Amino acid sequence: MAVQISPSILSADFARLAEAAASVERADWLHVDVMDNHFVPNLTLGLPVVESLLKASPVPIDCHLMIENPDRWAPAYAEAGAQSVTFHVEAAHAPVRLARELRHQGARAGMALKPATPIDPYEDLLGELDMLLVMTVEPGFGGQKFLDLCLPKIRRTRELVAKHGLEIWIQVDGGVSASTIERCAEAGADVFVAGSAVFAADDPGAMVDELRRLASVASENPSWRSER
Ligand SMILES: O=C(CO)[C@@H](O)[C@H](O)COP(=O)(O)O
Repeated sequence: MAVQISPSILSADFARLAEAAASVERADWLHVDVMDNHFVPNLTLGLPVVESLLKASPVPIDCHLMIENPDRWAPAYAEAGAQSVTFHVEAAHAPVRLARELRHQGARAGMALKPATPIDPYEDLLGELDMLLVMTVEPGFGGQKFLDLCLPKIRRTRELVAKHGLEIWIQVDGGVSASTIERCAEAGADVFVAGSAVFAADDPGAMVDELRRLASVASENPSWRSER
């Protein structure tokens, strides 16, 4: 599992998004949080800003859609060129059809789970996905405390992915920092979203490097078990 870092622009200065993207050019992705003030109690940005970021960002865009009715809205992000588009299973009406549509448009298809949503009921969907996002805070705001209670779900997700012999990435998002990333990596996560830890750092690029180093070392001591 190669470790990947995806800084969340939710914690960046929204008047300087292009500069924020440039400051993390050694990251693997730029994580863009789209919130509609319905699925979550916060409003951020939408397709026009993502289209501009796609031109400005030195790294591919990882769109996390915290919106109602992603079946209706998510494909447009893929069509615009977002390289990864993640919808919430709690909001999707037809997740299989939606994942197929995202892939058809050329994007990686991601599915997100809120902290209280289990993974097991969705085992049959795994083959339709490129990434599972395990939220480690309630979606809506940056700067929240990491929820350790989500670690067993990361482990379980990794076990299910291994059981089916799939190549799905497991992303974690929320409260990920230099003091929590190792726990996530040991549990089986391989894509790490970090907002405040990166953009509140004096040197965001150096923090990306440090998070990658910590996660890479920790991922060599997995706490999940293969069922195969
Ligand atoms: O999706 C979300 C919040 O809903 C995240 O992307 C956060 O924005 C991450 O911020 P930190 O917890 O790392 O500050």
